[in-house]
Amino acid sequence: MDAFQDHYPENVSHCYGCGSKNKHGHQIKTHWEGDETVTRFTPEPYHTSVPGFAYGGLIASLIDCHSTGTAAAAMYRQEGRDMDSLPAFRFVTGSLHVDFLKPTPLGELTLRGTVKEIKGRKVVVECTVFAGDVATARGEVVAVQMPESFGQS
Ligand SMILES: CCCCCCCCCC(=O)SCCNC(=O)CCNC(=O)[C@H](O)C(C)(C)COP(=O)(O)OP(=O)(O)OC[C@H]1O[C@@H](n2cnc3c(N)ncnc32)[C@H](O)[C@@H]1OP(=O)(O)O
Repeated sequence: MDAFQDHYPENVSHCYGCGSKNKHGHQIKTHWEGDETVTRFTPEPYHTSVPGFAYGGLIASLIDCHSTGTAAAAMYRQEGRDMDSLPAFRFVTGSLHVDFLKPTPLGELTLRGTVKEIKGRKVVVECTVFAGDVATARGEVVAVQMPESFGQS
């Protein structure tokens, strides 16, 4: 299935969380299921915190990139445009809040995102991490359209 991240151009495909060109990264793949966005990801044994459970920083980075991808997809969807069309919507993280609700076991995880708000250059995304039917973490991300000046001081 076509993922949001498959539409990122090469020059922004090096992100540790979602870049398809980053061989050391998570390379997450996110798609729509109705009005929700979904990412499935199975942590590796080296993503351990307490034996048998996933490291919180991993969970946070999955929520982060799931949500920035969701923000971009939501803006294209709002405008009725294909993700390859121009002008491009590229989002970075303004803020990332994560609540760890329960220990997250090492095993397949499903992230489900919903768009809470679209306002100007900002998209607020809520994302829940599930291990099976159990919600183990919940995040809220404020994603902001990347300014042209990004990376310049
Ligand atoms: C395909 C391309 C993407 C591929 C990469 C994916 C990225 C993966 C996720 C990441 O890890 S990104 C890396 C971590 N993030 C950064 O390095 C971002 C560093 N910060 C910035 O560059 C700027 O601070 C930022 C672009 C986030 C905001 O600066 P702006 O000058 O563009 O924001 P502006 O002041 O115009 O505010 C626009 C809206 O965003 C809101 N906003 C900005 N920063 C915020 C913040 N930190 N927290 C909450 N809201 C924030 C702000 O309140 C406002 O909302 P309202 O319109 O409702 O007033």
